[in-house]
Amino acid sequence: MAKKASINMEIGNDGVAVITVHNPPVNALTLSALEELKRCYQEAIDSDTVKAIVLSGADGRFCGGLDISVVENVHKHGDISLLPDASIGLVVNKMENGKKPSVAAIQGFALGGGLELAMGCSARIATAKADLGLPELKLGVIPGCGGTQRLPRLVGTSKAVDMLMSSKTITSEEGKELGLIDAIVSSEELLAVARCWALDIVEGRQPHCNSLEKTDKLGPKDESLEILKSARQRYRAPHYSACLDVIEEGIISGGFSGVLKEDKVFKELVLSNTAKGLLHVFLAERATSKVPGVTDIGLKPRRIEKVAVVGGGLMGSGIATALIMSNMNVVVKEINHEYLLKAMKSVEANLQGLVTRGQLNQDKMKRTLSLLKGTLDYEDLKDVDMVIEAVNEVVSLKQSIFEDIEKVCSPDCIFASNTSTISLDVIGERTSSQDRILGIHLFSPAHVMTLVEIVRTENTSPQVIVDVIRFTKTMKKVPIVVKNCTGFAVNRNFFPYMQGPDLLANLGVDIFRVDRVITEFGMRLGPFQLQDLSGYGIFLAGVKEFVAAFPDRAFQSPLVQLMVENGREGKKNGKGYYTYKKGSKPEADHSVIQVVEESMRFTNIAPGGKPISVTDEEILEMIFFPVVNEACRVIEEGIVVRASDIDIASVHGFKFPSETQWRCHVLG
Ligand SMILES: C[C@@H](O)CC(=O)SCCNC(=O)CCNC(=O)[C@H](O)C(C)(C)COP(=O)(O)OP(=O)(O)OC[C@H]1O[C@@H](n2cnc3c(N)ncnc32)[C@H](O)[C@@H]1OP(=O)(O)O
Repeated sequence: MAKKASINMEIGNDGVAVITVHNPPVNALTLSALEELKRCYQEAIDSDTVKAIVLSGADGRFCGGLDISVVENVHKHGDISLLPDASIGLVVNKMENGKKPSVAAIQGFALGGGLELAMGCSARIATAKADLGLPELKLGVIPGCGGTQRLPRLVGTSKAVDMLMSSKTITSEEGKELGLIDAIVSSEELLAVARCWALDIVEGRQPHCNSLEKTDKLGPKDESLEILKSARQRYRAPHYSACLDVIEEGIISGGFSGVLKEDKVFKELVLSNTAKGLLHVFLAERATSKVPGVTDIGLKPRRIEKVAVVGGGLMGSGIATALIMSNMNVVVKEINHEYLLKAMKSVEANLQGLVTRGQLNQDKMKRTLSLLKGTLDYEDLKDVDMVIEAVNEVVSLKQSIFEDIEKVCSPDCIFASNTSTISLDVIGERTSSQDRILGIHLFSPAHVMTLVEIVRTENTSPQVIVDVIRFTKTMKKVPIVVKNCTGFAVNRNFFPYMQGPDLLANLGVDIFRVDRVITEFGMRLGPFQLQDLSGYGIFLAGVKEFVAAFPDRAFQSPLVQLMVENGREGKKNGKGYYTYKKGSKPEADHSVIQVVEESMRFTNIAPGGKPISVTDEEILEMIFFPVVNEACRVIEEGIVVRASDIDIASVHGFKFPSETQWRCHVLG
């Protein structure tokens, strides 16, 4: 039975009322919790013994924001009157304009409505490394408790817009520098310091900050409006524009006017399809690590702290990069010094890329690289907790590697393969370790892509699966547990997605129109440009594998092979369906029509050899309906635990637009 949210208030001898939000695991704000908060604040304000208030969260966390179940309920009933009146009724009327000051005591995280409550307080005391942020745009809405108004007034318009648009959190240390946090203390001191601070406000020793009325951080109005104008160029999705409009209202007409507009826009957005799609993805992402009969039988995950990666090529070095970035000790095993040196340099280059993009600093890069070792000797793998094999897709090579590691590694060591095509049963058949063998299929670049397919066999033990689920979350990846099959979940679903465009091209439909329709639908790249970028070799390998496994529903055309024979290799040699020149955007190369027409003559499926006439909607259906059909087969065969796992596979595996998930989820 889920624990009920509770709000507890204790009035100390010092006259400070400490109000604590308790709703494990993240102290999310339910409707009842918000009503109880309002009641407690009113009781504290009316009490003759209370001088000031401290707002805190239980169990080392402040608050993860509005409880997602509140939004789910609004979606279910289509009724925005089910949303709380927290922004005006609680934050403005009781916290900010109540007769007694309140101080937020923040630890762990203060997110969304949680941070908004904290900004409604007169001051904020935090422990080190607490996460602070307003991630509502990631859920298809905007902050609904004054965040769009108070954050700019506490940290400045530019930083506030950056935090809101990116949904990224900052630490309490950065918050202190920006003026969002007033003091950083140890967790032991937190409540005591917050109480003293609240009393100091009463006694006039600390300022009574009403952030809604602060203007010093906003800067000149025209500068703020210029910041918003520039943000509008970058962030065009409707809910992003709406958020910028609300911030602008406050800059032009004042904070309270902004709060009123924010309340109206928040309630309009909550029922949008985008909000429904993104909420579905949020919940589906967290469901993937729940595997009936595996994660619900009381098994405790064992720690995986030292990992060997056998094979330091593109995938192996990417995996090694992802692992050391997760503070794990890694040893890369190669077959000779040349390959090993190349692998180590690839890892360094991956990290340098993150430094160049401002995602890592040099000191952190140095510390991270210190976790990486290289070896040519299996003996150096004897104390690792897991081995991830990432060599070429050659069965005999993988089988001999598994034989070798079984001889050297500890009996509890987990044996994983990054294979995307070969059965794990086959890979491990020359060992007696089937219970600790599974697939860990990461997507390239492994240190960037978020999805991991955990491929279990009939023999993989639940303990090993529980261990690896925890391991992938340590890497801040999203795991989906799948069963062995050709292409597992992502590639098996992705392949029909590549079949449709090939079929349409051989039916004479303009390939650049196909790319336009698909990008307008929301995919980042059209399928033909995607082939150019990922390389025709990967596509041809996928075709071979899929045709072998599912001949009854595989369309084969010579188009890609003809592209290669015509000296076109995509971005690799600057000439594919598009031409690629350094520093310029890809340009459609209409001369490629000759190659397409040669393929059309060979397949001879266009009626009378003439291009067919299709609408844009029909192009979408011819490409996505086979994907939905394949997804239904994957579910029917039990390859995935639940339908929404495939939603996550498509969002994180081949960048299907999250906001349309709801439409597919409901219509799919
Ligand atoms: C008033 C307006 O401004 C609107 C809002 O406030 S909208 C909500 C804004 N808040 C968020 O978007 C925070 C979303 N949550 C997170 O970012 C993370 O969960 C976390 C950083 C708070 C904690 O991360 P982590 O420790 O990795 O834990 P999980 O993400 O796995 O979550 C653990 C379980 O908690 C559930 N959960 C998380 N957030 C919420 C929430 N806001 N409401 C209800 N439940 C939440 C999550 O679903 C997990 O549940 P499970 O059953 O254990 O899977």
